Parts: sequence; structure tokens; C-alpha cells
Amino acid sequence: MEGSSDTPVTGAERYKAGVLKYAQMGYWVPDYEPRDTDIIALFRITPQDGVDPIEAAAAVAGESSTATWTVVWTDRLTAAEKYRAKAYRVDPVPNAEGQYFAYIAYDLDLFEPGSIANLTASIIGNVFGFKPLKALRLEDMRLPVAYVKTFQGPATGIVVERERLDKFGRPLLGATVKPKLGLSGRNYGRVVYEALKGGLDFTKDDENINSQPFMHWRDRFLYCMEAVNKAQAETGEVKGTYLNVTAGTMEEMYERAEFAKELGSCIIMIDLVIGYTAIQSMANWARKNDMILHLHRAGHSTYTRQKSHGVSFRVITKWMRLTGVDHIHAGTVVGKLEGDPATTKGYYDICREEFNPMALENGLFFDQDWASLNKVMPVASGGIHAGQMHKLLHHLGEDTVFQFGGGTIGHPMGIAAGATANRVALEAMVLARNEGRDYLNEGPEILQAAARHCQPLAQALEVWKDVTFDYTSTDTPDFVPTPTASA
Ligand SMILES: O=C(COP(=O)(O)O)[C@H](O)[C@H](O)COP(=O)(O)O
Ligand SMILES: [Mg+2]
Repeated sequence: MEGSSDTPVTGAERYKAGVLKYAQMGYWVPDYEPRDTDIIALFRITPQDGVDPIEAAAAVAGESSTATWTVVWTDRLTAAEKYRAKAYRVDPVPNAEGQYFAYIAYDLDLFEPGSIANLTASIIGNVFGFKPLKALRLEDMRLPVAYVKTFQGPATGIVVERERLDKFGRPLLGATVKPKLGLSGRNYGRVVYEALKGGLDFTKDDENINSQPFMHWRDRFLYCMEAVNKAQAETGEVKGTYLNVTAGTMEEMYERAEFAKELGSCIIMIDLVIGYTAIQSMANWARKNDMILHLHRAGHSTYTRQKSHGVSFRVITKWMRLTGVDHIHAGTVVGKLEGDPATTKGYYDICREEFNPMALENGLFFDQDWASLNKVMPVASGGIHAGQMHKLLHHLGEDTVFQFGGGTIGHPMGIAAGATANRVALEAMVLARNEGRDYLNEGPEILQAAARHCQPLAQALEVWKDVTFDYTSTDTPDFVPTPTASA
């Protein structure tokens, strides 16, 4: 797409006081070839009626890098041509009238090394409120190796986490303690103990458990670690409970993390709502203290879920791999919360691959090299139960944590029985997979066969047999796989 009024104004005219279109100021460069060191952002733009998509893309490039609404002569005191972000490609979004994909390249020098706060202050700083746009969504980013290498990446990573836990060859199992709020420390610890003793690897605090009047944080930590130690002694397995250290200040979070360490916990937890800088600080702390760091993505759906406006969760996942969390909630596909299968696969690939090739059908618009940063363990959580085990293993693979809150604690015979049902269902499914069976299609029979020798599983299948969450996804990819010649 080109038009004469998009042509950059050059020479003395360019810096004459007044207002030029963003494209004329040099933020639209259709023949630009991004450099290997450029950061590239892909935005979905929905211009206001009558606004030219190219000018809208140039405006986003301008406002997310050096521009303001009018020409400023002080540009001439800088290497302005280098620092200007460059919109270089605008494509209509398939099957979505009025929406366009705009590709924008940013010079590496625009960003402070190792700071998500700085990256986001530019890329999602002012532009989302820009009047000429009806809506704006950051769909994906290509992060150059030169930039990736300025971050520490996951403090522990999947490989070392498995070594510390001494658990291999199967997904890990967890449970969120329920009810979310209100239990006293002693009752809370009892849930943790029963779930771990029953067969789970982990339990976890919910996102909103911090230090409320019904249970102060030190009580929670003390009772939880007593439960972990007892369950470890009785099962001979390493167990963990994600102690949520989320608090109102960094000082308070450090104090809670130190206490978790003092009590011998192998893992702590934070919520996404604490903010990028706090997450990076906690990841540094976790690396220094040999602690696994679990991230609950609390709050993300306020800006990730709608397709036309906000930030895609794939971008948040990329930022989180840089910051250095070891676990991230990434969706279940089959559970109670948003998660289209193809889109969710994109998130899981970002967590676990060394290199992500472009895969438009999974929402991945760029090749992404992770430059040896550790891998993040994706966590599947939210409305899942033992009867879905074949689907979970099929969609989400082996290096993941399956977390059943209600699906453990709601078991008719109690928490330990709920945990046993999940462990037996998982082991039966992994065995079937390892034997080369078509475990996805034969899943229900495999579970029924295992349930003949495991009453807790039989009861779980009976009580939750019809529970599914079949709703239309809001966040779906815009591209379907191109059929191959032989297909
Ligand atoms: O408490 C739960 C799940 O409880 P339950 O297992 O009882 O449904 C978690 O907060 C959600 O999974 C978060 O969602 P997501 O993982 O999508 O961020
Ligand atoms: Mg929760």
C-alpha cells in the first residue's frame, strides 16, 4: 500500500515548524528491511473511519518511539533517522473488515537492556489511547538475540526443576487450595497434607491468598511446610507447595520469600499483578536463593482476551520468559477459562522451545530464537478433572503441571482420594502413551480400565463425567494451516 502523501518530507521542509503526517515524518518506510538486531512489533490496528491504515501504522510507530504530534526541531540534535521506529508493512487482517496488521521495527538502542518496564513503556506506553484508532492490539513481538541476552531468563528452568524434584517422564500434578479464601492456617495445612500425601507433587496458594485476617501469612507458611514435610516423609517423594509471597511492597515480598526459604520450601509464587519490575526482582531473588518461581497470571484477561484491543498473552509469555519466572499459567484448552487449542499451543511453544519457527496458525508471526534462556514450565489450571486426562496430555504434552483445585478437593471421598484419582489417571495415560496406544481416542476406556483397580478414580469419573466447558473462544488465530501439496 503506497500513496504520495505518505512520502517522507525531506531536507529543510522536514523540520519547518508545523504539523506533518506521521508517514511524512518518516515513520512509514515500506522498503525497510529489518536488521537482525531490531525489535519488531506486530500490531492489529483498527483505524477510525476515514483514517488511512498506513498513516495509522506510522502514527503507532511514531508514538511508540520518538514522535509527538508536531514537528520538533530538537530531532535534529539526535540520530533521528535511526531512532524513529519504522512501520514497514501493513496487511489487511483476513476476514476482519477494518482491521490491519502493522509491522513496526525498532532500533535496539531505543531500549534499556534487561528491563521489561522500559520495553513496555515504549511499546504499550501511550499508543493504546491514541484517538485516530478505534482499537489496538499488540499481537506478537520478535525479540532479537542481542536483546534476549540482556535478561537472565528462568531462574531454575524445566530441566533443573525436574532434577531437584527427582520426577521425570510425566507431567507434574498440583492443586489449588479451595475455598480460595477463608480457611484458617491449620485447616489450610490439612488440605495441603492430604493432597500431597494422596499423590500430588504440588499444592498451591490461590492468587488472592496473601495475609488476610482469617490467616496471616506466617501461619500459612508454617502449617503448609509442616504438611509438606510430613507428606514427604510418608511418601518418600519430594513435594512442594507454592507459597504466594505477593504483597503490597517489595520489602514485604522479600521478607516472605526469606521465611519460605528458611522453612525449606523449594518453590514460591507471585502474581502477575505485582508488575514487571517486581517480577524481575523476585526472579533475581529466586536465582540467588535456588528457589523455583511460580507465576500466576492473575489479571491478564483484562487485556489479553479480546481480539481487537490489548496485548496478546503470547507477548506476555515472551516477556515472562525474559524476566525469569520458572512456571507460568498458560491455559488448559479443556477447562473453565479461555483457551483456544491452536492459540494455546503457541503459548506453550514459547515457554518450552529453544527456537520458535513462525507459525501463523498458532499466532506466532515471527521466528524467535531463545538464545539458550532456560525453558518455562507451563501450568494448566482452571476447571480440569481426572476424566480429561487424555485430552490434557494430548494438547499440552509432558513438561507441564496439571493443576486440579476443585478437581481434587471436591472429590466425594475427600482430598486424598481426589489426589489419588488424578495420579492414577495420569500414570495410566502416560503408560498407554508409552505403549504406543492411541490414548486420545481410547482415553475414556483407558481411564475406566484403571478405575477398576482404583475406587477414588472410579468415583471421580462418576461425579465429574459430564462436566465440560464448551464455549466459543474469543482469542483465536486469524490464519488456518496452509494445506500441503499431498494433503
Ligand atoms: O484457582 C484456579 C483454578 O482452580 P480450579 O482448578 O478449582 O478451577 C486458578 O486461579 C486458575 O486456574 C487461573 O486460571 P489460568 O490458569 O487460566 O490463569
Ligand atoms: Mg485461582
